[in-house]
Amino acid sequence: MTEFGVATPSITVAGGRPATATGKSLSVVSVRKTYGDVVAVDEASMEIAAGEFVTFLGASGSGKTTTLMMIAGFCEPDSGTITVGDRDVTRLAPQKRGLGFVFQQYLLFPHMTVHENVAFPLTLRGVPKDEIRRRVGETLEIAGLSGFGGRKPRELSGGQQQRVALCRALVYRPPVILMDEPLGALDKKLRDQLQVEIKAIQQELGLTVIYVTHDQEEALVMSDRIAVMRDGLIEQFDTPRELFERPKTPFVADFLGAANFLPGRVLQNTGEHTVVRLDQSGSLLNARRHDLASGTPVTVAVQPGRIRACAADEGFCTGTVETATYVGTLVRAGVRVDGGDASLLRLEVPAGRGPVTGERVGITADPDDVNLFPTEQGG
Ligand SMILES: Nc1ncnc2c1ncn2[C@@H]1O[C@H](COP(=O)(O)OP(=O)(O)OP(=O)(O)O)[C@@H](O)[C@H]1O
Repeated sequence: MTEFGVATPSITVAGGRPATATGKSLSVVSVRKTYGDVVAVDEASMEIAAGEFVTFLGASGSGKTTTLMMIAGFCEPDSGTITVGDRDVTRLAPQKRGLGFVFQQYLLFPHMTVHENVAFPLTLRGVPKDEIRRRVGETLEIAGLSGFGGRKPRELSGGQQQRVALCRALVYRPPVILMDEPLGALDKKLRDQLQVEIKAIQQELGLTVIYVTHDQEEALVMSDRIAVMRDGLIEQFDTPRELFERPKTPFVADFLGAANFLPGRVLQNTGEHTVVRLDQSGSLLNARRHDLASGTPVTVAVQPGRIRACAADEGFCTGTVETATYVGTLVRAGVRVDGGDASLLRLEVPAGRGPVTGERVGITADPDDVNLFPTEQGG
């Protein structure tokens, strides 16, 4: 385990950002867990670099917590292996793995002070008193809690209590910190603030963090990479940008960006674009170049923030603005497309330039923002 103040090697995490790592790498290989007939996690595999912030994102019941609990050691996989650094921990008891945890419930000892709570893991490990005082002081300072050491948990706000829980996980510099919905009990403003703080601490210390959430925005803001989980499977494991701009399945496009979907068929590939004829309007749409043959039935996917209203005779289809809702900096509009089954397209446009209800508009998108999925994928 790396100790405070010890120089550590420089590494490059996914995304190319150099960091000084105190965290270790983690490898999950073909891990499976069933409960009777329910396959909670199905052959999950991932390689996580030292110093990387990885989030498990998915709807309720998709297998996020079960995967985290198998890494923690609280739940034994039916098969597969889990390695921390170069140590196989698959069958080790949780306390022998030495990992750090932060849960939604802060689980602080109410009768102990903040200092005693944070010191607890070091006390358990028999660290000398002076060393404990020094490390607890340093850790509280990192989390902006200097001066709070003498308080009891009940004398702190929810956000401060969660920071104490984070300090307790940080204080013995575990090779990996596991966080299960740690901000779930806090209001939005505090959650936003703590997201930034946790990310800053993680980067500064080069921690390896595995974070569970069902909040897409939280995952996009905090993560180097996100594993999108669905029915026990990892649907895609990628950077936030790749997931948002290059989703590999309609599920990921919808889960991360609430994408608009339109059915169509590939007409041809030009140098830069794949041209699609839309089923509904019969009009043509340019998508970025995909490796799909002419005639392939496809689902066209575009995020609401990546399509624009234009003059009614321009764009790849026309329609009537059915709703236009002002939401601060944005207007969310619903446009009922002409013809066929008259799909409703959702647009997000900067407030002040938004279309108004009843207006006839064309719809356009930059080809690079248009993703195509062969229809057999379930789109
Ligand atoms: N101890 C258990 N016994 C039986 N089934 C379980 C058990 N734990 C989890 N499951 C099932 O395994 C599946 C995955 O559950 P898991 O808790 O990992 O999902 P999750 O994505 O973390 O959901 P949530 O966001 O609601 O916590 C679900 O169908 C769940 O009902």
